[in-house]
Amino acid sequence: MDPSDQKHFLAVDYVVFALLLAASVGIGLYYALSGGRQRTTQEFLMADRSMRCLPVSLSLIASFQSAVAIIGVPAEIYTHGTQYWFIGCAYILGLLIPAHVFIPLLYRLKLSSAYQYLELRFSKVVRICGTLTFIFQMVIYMGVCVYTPAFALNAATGFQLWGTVLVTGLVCTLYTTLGGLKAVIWTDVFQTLVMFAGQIAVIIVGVERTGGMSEVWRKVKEGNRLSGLDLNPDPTERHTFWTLGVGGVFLMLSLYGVNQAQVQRYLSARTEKEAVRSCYMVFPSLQLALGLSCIMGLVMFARYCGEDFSEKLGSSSRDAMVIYFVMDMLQGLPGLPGLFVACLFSAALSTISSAFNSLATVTMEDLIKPHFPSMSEERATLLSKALAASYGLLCLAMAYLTHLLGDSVLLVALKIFGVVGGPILGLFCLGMFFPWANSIGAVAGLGAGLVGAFWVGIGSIVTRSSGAKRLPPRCHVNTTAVFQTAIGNATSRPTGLHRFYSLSYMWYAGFSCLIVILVGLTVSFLTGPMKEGEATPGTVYPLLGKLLFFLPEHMKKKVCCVTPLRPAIPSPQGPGSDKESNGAARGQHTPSQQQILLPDADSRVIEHETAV
Ligand SMILES: O=C(O)CCCC[C@@H]1SC[C@@H]2NC(=O)N[C@@H]21
Ligand code: NA
Repeated sequence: MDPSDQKHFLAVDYVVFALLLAASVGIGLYYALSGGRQRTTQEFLMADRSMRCLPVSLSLIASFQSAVAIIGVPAEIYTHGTQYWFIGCAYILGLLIPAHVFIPLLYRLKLSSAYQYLELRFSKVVRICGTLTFIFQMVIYMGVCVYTPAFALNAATGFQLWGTVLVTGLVCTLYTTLGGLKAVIWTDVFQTLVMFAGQIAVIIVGVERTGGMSEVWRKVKEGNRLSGLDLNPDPTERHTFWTLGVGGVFLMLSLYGVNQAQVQRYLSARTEKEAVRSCYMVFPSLQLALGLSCIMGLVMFARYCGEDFSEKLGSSSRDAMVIYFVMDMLQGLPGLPGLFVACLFSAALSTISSAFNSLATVTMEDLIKPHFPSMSEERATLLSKALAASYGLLCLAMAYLTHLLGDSVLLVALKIFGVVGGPILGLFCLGMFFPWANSIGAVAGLGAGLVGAFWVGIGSIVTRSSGAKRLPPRCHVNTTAVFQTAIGNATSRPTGLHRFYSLSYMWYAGFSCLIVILVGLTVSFLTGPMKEGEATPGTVYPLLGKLLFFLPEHMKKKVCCVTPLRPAIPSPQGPGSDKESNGAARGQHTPSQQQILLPDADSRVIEHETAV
């Protein structure tokens, strides 16, 4: 972009941005020097399972609301209209199912890593496969999250790119390594508030500078950016109510149901009720976050009337235009550009820190501890910190890889969740809802799901058939332009493999999840399915039993396996409760060799040794 057009920061803007980084490091330091001073993995990785629902819910939002959404969603609305807003419909089931299916089941197993479930339900091999797939997903996603704010700022303001990436990565590594999950959750709370503040400030100033609400509304209507309910059932249509509202549910479940970063937050809650409540509390905040970024896109459209930015901002104009718009709006309001940059980096830091911490947790719990059961607490904690730091450095490398991907960052992030998160969701669903599934079926299913997802994902990139229909840019749209666009799309209907490659990326999660379940069940039946109730009790969700709730008990017993979920864990007696007595109440032995006491069908108690 030519320097004359570049917007510049005042000293006060840098001060606001520096304050954000300092506050985050301060919170990290506070938790490094208070409480148990992060001396045990229970504290460092699980926040002593002492968290209340408010911080957990804000941290749940922060984990998967990064600069990608802050920049990507307004650009999406600006270019394609408000169809994307229908993803909000996916938040209903996308949070109800985790609250009533995944959380109760996983919380009562008292795990540290979500993938311990896979060993309890299937085998160690399945657990390792799940863990490695998760690590792969989060490392790439982290790279996108570190790169996005730095790149967008560089394109719009000349802010030096790699210096920012380095500072972001190092600050984040520092407070995550110092303060553990407690610091990550509380910095997430602070950063989520900054994120909302920054977006609200831009919207208020933007509306005011574009001539007020009515003017914005008029221009948006004339530019036909308000998309109606598009009920087109064609799965290759990029954004319709079905791809967003239904396909989006699978995307949400892969994140809020089985992703370690979110599961770890549920498990860090004081009680199961707090965990469920935190999941419910995510809904309004997530809708607010979605609404703010969509409205920002509409205000941006009203301001520039869909002008094409490519000549101004170069090739990847979509992602940089939001920063350009923000700098254009906030020019001359000292401190506000700094607030928005702080908002951008808050969104990035809160996601990256959650990713570091969850990666360190699963690496520790799933890949290291099982091989070194006698490792001392302090060594394990030290190793966890070293892991958090090394993942920090790895993500800087991944940031560079993102540089090469070239697609809109929102698309890249959503594709990662679909292509990699979808199969993991399928693996958990196979284990939870299908008692007959066995380990061989699980591994085969996961493999098939990943192959299928990568095939369609890479195929769509190679053949560039993401089917993105750009709306005509002008404010006052003349009908011929719309007509020509319609004609253009009708004639270029893809066929055969090309039709497969043009499957909407919003269906990737659902599509790959289905493959895992179908292949997993088929292979399980071919290799000797597991019997009813043979699986470790408490690891199968009595789906049929819940769906046939209207049948009397004796009928249900005949129809389906009724291994009940484990009884809810009694909530601790008051804040000062002594863990030992509590543990004894639950029949637990020493915390290191935690027994998972699972009631089985005839109420015999099976002691299930796990080195937690
Ligand atoms: O913001 C990101 O880092 C990723 C893009 C959004 C991810 C999904 S979309 C549905 C859900 N709502 C969110 O705010 N994040 C997740
Ligand atoms: Na975030």
